[in-house]
Amino acid sequence: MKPTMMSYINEEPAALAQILRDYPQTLQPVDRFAQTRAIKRLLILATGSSLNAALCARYFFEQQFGMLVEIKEPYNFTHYERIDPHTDMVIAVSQSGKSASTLDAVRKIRAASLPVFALTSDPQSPIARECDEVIDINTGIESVGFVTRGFSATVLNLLLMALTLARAQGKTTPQHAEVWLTGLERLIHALPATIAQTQAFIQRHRDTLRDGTRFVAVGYGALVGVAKELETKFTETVRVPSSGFELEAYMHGPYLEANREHVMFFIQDRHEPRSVALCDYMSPSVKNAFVLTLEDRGDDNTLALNCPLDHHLAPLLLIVPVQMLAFHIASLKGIDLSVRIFDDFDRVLKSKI
Ligand SMILES: O=P(O)(O)OC[C@H]1O[C@](O)(CO)[C@@H](O)[C@@H]1O
Repeated sequence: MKPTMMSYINEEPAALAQILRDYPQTLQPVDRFAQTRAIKRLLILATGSSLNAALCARYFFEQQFGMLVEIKEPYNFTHYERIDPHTDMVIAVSQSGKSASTLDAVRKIRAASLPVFALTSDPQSPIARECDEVIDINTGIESVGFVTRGFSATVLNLLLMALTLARAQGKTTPQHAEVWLTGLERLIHALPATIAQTQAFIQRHRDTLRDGTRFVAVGYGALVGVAKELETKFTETVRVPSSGFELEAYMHGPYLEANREHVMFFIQDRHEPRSVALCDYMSPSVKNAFVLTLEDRGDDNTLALNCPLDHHLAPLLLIVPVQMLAFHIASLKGIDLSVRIFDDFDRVLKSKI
């Protein structure tokens, strides 16, 4: 049988466990690089899901280890922006290794003689071949274009890159690094239960989800990456207007479009008063306001995963309901994701090589 998004979601526990086991080898080039120079400023070039993955990992570099991270859309970077000469390291993230805009941005970086790493599922891809170093995401290529396993694997690799850079530069102790690794192991063990809980949640709310005509996700901090990935994934699969917002940004205009058709998702790792207040305020005005949280309880509209984690690790668990919702709502709406649409898009627009 052909794999589906759900096949890849089910593979996430094994895939992430393998990345965690292998990272001292796979990230050796990062370790070596950081032994030779100080890494204070990083630039991540990525688009679509790969950019959303970078949003999930960015604050781990910044808050935990004091490394500043800029994330840029490659097209604008290539055509309109200047390179910050203080950039110490560039990471081009592309799961396929074939996004044309990311490749052009890599060429601009190389022309400026800055070191650039590729983070990709395909070490033989065009982007990999043009970078100074290649980090294999270490999950293989997904045959379903609406990536799920690859998204989570990218986030985990970026978190482990931060840890590797920090360790190489004495910004963390081996004991402290061990605490993070233990947290990651715990998270990976929680994935099968998260999949089962999400399945039950979707079953419980299937009518509301099936009938939704507008989906809005709201996150904060690293969870903005999860909200943005909901936007990307729902747009690709559910194919009705879907958006992901940063919590405070939602309060500056976007709330004004809310109506009884809207299905909202509040993504929370803990009791975040601002997010709770917004959810309480919006609930009476929309079709449904759901909460996806790591906490252990909530009302019928809450998917409580009961797995407390540090904020920086939370996206890896909270992305699972988002990925499953995208797959199941598409199927509830009768969309056959195995049927390709806009089949000639990449050929005509040359967005992928
Ligand atoms: O990570 P990549 O392979 O550069 O892809 C970026 C984006 O392009 C797409 O493959 C669409 O072309 C998206 O699904 C994906 O998020």
